[in-house]
Amino acid sequence: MATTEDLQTLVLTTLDKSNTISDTKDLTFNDAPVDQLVLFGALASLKSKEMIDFTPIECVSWVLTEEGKQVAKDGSHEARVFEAIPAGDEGLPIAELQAKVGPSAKPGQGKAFKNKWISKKGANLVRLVDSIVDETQKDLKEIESTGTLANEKTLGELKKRTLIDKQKTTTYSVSKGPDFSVQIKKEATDITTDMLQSGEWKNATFKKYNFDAAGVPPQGGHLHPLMKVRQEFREIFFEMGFQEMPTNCFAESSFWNFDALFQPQQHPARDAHDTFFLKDPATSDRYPRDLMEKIKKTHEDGGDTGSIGYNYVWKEEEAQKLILRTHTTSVSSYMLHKLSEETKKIGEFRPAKYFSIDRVFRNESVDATHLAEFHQIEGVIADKNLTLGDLIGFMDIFFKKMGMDKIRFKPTYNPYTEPSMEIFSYHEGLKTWVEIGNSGMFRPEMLLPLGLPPDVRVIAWGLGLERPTMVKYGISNIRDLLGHKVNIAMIKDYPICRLDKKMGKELVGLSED
Ligand SMILES: N[C@@H](Cc1ccccc1)C(=O)O
Repeated sequence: MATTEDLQTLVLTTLDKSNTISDTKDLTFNDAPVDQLVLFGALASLKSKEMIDFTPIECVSWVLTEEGKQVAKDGSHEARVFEAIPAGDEGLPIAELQAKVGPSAKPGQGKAFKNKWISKKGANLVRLVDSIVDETQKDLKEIESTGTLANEKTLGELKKRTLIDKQKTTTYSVSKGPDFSVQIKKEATDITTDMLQSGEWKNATFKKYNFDAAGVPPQGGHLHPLMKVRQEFREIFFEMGFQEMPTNCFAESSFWNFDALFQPQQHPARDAHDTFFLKDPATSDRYPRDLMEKIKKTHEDGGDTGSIGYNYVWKEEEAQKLILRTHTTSVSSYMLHKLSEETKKIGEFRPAKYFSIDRVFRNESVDATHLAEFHQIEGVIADKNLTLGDLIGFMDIFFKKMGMDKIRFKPTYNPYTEPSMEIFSYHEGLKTWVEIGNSGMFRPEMLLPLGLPPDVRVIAWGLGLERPTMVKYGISNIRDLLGHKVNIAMIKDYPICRLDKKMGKELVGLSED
């Protein structure tokens, strides 16, 4: 096949000889017609250098269909039917026609009757004429070589019989341009340092600016899908009057992550199998001493909370251990302590609504739906006299905003909440209830040492960010979304997403845990 360069040379030498090319359909390269699509590229490039000018010629021609080609070769169905019937009065029993001419029997018979070539005699078909001329075959052969027929009506009929089809082609008429030459000159696109130094720029021919060309798309930053979905959730929280908690520090002391949450020091979650411990630095004591004393007492015997505690000896070394936070509830405990300090300072308790969406870490084995790090969405409401009914009612509203309208709760256990409830949503497709989050009312053993007034109740809940994101972007393996195996290009390619009504129904579709 001719390359663009071949065709450019062909066009230029042809123009050199004859000034114009009236229709490029007549151009040949190595005795074969040229591909008009490749030719267009060659012409456009020559035109941009003003070496030539060209205008398109739209042309409609006819081509044979597969069946049409068969007829052009072997004769029409009607001619084959005619040939199958022997001359003479006897003719051919109708029942035998199919066996003799195959699929041509049915269309051929009708046409041969219409042409008055044959007729019926009893159960037989007989010839009415001695010989026939197969016009259909002749017409098709002509169309095959010239692309058309003089008789429009016949063209219509052949098209109806699906023997031919229309084809649109574009060819070109070409003339010389103001800068015509048989040689294609090299055009520089930029002035380079070398050209300036050598003085070559003075004689160089520069490529013309093409003001119509689309520019190179500017490179910009791209938000990761998780960050786009996070923004959607942030907007839900903001419109409900929540304040965002500062969660930018991944390393946390066990104190805020576990102890302040009334999680006993021998709790299995504090094991290296579940938690990443930091080596250097390995400890931190950045927590108030008086608060630590109160928490220690509460763990040991309940302190002033009315609880009997866990009845063990609480050790500060455990609380000091630095870890990668296992949940964002560590930040909630810190924020509630700050809220109580604020309450003392202004002498008045002000209700608070906090949320955070950020990364947490768990030393788990990794599979298609689990990673050792993921994002938690967490909400906390502190107010006087809140009840479990408030938590349930609030959950209903919150999840409805995410498109989940059938919500149910199941009692569960968390060291820091009582009562605690797993949240389930009904999945229309799976016809079952699927777990979507965890929630509860923070225990007095957690809130009282933090210094909150005794009539303040705190309701809180948490859910993952990865699952809604995977649903939204149709990602089935979490490792395609987050971690070192992520294809960076996908971050660029994914569109902006919007949570929508349908989301909730799909959201609960991925298997949990
Ligand atoms: N911290 C819990 C979620 C939760 C938050 C607040 C209250 C109750 C539960 C978790 O990691 O799953």
